[in-house]
Amino acid sequence: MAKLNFGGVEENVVTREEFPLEKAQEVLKNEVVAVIGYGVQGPGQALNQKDNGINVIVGQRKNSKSWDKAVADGFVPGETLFEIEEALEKGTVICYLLSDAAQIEYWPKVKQHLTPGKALYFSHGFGITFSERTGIVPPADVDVFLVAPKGSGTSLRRMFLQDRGLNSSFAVYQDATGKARERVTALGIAIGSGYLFETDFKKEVYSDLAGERGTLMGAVQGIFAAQYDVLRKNGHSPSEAFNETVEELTQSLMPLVAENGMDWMYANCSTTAQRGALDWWKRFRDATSPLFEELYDNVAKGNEAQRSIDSNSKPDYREKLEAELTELRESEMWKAGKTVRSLRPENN
Ligand SMILES: NC(=O)c1ccc[n+]([C@@H]2O[C@H](COP(=O)([O-])OP(=O)(O)OC[C@H]3O[C@@H](n4cnc5c(N)ncnc54)[C@H](O)[C@@H]3O)[C@@H](O)[C@H]2O)c1
Ligand SMILES: CC(C)(O)[C@@H](O)C(=O)O
Ligand SMILES: [Mg+2]
Ligand SMILES: [Mg+2]
Repeated sequence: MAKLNFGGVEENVVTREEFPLEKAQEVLKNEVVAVIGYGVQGPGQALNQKDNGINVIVGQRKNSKSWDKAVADGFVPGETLFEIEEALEKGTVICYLLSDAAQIEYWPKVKQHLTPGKALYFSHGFGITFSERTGIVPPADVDVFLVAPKGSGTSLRRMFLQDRGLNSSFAVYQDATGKARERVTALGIAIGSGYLFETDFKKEVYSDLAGERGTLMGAVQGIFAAQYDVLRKNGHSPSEAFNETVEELTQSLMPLVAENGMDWMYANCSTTAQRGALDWWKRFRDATSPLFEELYDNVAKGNEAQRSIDSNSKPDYREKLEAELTELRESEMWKAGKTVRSLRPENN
């Protein structure tokens, strides 16, 4: 494992150079990897493993959209696609990729099939860290670990097809066979991770829940909405407000940040913009810090996990979710965005 320096702090990282795909294939050659659930991560991880020559099967409820999607993606009923229980029975590695709430409901069935020596794989530290709320407590004679891609399953698949790799966190919670580390590393490489960063279950879930509620998803929509509204109230047109709030960020400036960092993006803007951004960023930091503190505290107390369990376990959670997503989609800002996107030359 390589020790790399991150801004002055040394951390353990598994690189593809030290753990190439051939090694992953060798480690997994006698395993049946059962991907349980075919939602967002399921397809990305199952297809990448299949293309990487791993013996992978999918477990999914029959008569569901996800079953049909698995068939359309090339999984064959009775050969590589099974009802959940059958896949649990056949798998030696159980990749538990149902939604975090559904994992609670299916846990008794999963547990029943966790015979000694099998491995239980998660892509989130949720079920184990909040075990008092989820009831997920694995038997002592199975390996338990996680590989958590730091991005959407859609990106995991897309980047794999572009010969790129999404970074993932990995952690071992329980090493019953003495081979947990080797198994989890092989799986991390097989699902198409770029680099594997070591963490533990609790740190993974705390940072992940904070990040997605914060800058990655919640906060970003919040500041977009706030700026857009102020521009609109001051007489700017929807297209002007959208371009100056979202389109320029995603199309022009964030790709520069991704390539070379914030200072480089700043350096490629006018001195006028630089002056203003350098003056204002700390005020935005100071204004939002208390909210981030509150968010982290809520995560650490288990409140965010409980809220997610409560709302996503309801039978009508999909309809409720769809109604909230529709509200976003139908907002003036995102309707303006739809028109702006249609004007991108590559979309014509
Ligand atoms: N979505 C992502 O890109 C992403 C990224 C990193 C980690 N994760 C983690 O990966 C795991 C899977 O997440 P996901 O977003 O792919 O899940 P998802 O919400 O897409 O659901 C996955 C599957 O669960 C099935 N499911 C939902 N409710 C069910 C129920 N009551 N009974 C049976 N099946 C049910 C769905 O049909 C679907 O096939 C979670 O632990 C999540 O936190 C997800
Ligand atoms: C893709 C995300 C936000 O990183 C993941 O954490 C999720 O829960 O979907
Ligand atoms: Mg998450
Ligand atoms: Mg995440």
